[in-house]
Amino acid sequence: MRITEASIQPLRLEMVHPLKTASGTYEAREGFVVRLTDEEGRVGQGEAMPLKEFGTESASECEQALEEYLSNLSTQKTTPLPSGEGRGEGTESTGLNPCLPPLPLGEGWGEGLRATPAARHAIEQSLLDLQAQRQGIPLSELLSPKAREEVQVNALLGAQLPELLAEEARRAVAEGYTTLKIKVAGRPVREDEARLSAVREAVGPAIRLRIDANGGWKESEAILALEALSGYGLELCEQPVAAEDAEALFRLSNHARFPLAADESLAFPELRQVLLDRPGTVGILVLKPMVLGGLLPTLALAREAARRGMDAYVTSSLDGVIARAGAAHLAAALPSGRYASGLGVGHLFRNEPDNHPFRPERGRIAIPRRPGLGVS
Ligand SMILES: O=C(O)CCC(=O)c1ccccc1C(=O)O
Ligand SMILES: [Mg+2]
Repeated sequence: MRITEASIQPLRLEMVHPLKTASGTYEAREGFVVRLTDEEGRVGQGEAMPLKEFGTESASECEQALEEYLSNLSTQKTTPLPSGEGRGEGTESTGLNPCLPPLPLGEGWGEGLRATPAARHAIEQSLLDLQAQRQGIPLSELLSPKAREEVQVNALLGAQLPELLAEEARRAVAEGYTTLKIKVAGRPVREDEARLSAVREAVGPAIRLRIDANGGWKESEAILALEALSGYGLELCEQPVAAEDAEALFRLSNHARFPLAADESLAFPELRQVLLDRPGTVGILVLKPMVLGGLLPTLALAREAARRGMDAYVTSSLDGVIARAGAAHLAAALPSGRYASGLGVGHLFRNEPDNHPFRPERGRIAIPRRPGLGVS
């Protein structure tokens, strides 16, 4: 594959309402769209939407890394595969669909972009989009021959007050969502209890409710909160305590009466290994491809987790359509589809394009059967 043209376009996503989490309030997101054109005129797209508080580079560091990488593209050894290559080498190292010709992303690709995961995500995604188009298959199938054709998606509820939150939950369920996610912590536990109680009351027992504390509890608070909230039939809690405190996460898992999931902790490579080495404690990983440096490293982590008996699901990091599209293809290719993906965030953005194929319908995204990413 030869790249004949490359562009970087800034992308700013304004939130309709500021989204409050225990780790901060989001009002707008700033990132970039990368477009690569191959010698036959196909265009591959990738998005970088850095989230510094989750361990990625800043927007300016990201832009610099993208510019540097793309300006060197003609001399890189990253995309030189001529079309019509034989099968075999190259696929094993990336763990991709073994029936396919090797990717232009051989072993060691992207090492130079390790410190800038969002930039790495964008470039890798645009190359994967091109490669899947060249092979005439959806990106999900490039990632796994066993990819599912649709993914379940959770609704992310943003309201603070119990009555408003219950109303939002009712609306999401009426739209067809069966998994709802609620941000907790950063307020007295009894307030979160009132919020969850109102939601459970509103939606009934069959809807899955997951909570996300974004590391906002101290261990002692988390013990009390998880106990107080255990009567509401919760599916799981993301990141109850600070990202760095893997030991507290282990101790809490032994206490908690419902599963805990690690999210922010996965931004630390050494903690990823610690969590993988002690499966059965935190049984679920929340995978953000933007934070983990791309779709391929994220898939590799999910496969490693599955080998150790852990489950995993994909979420966006409040990304634009292109990154969410990539994440949806990835979610379809994960070893397990048991947990809904966190990709239902489009309605939170003011400038969300309408009518793109990755808008969830009745709580699910049907992966487009078109070659590549499927975003025009
Ligand atoms: O999971 C979702 O529904 C949306 C993703 C989400 O909640 C999120 C978005 C940006 C930053 C952090 C998080 C998070 O899961 O903690
Ligand atoms: Mg989370």
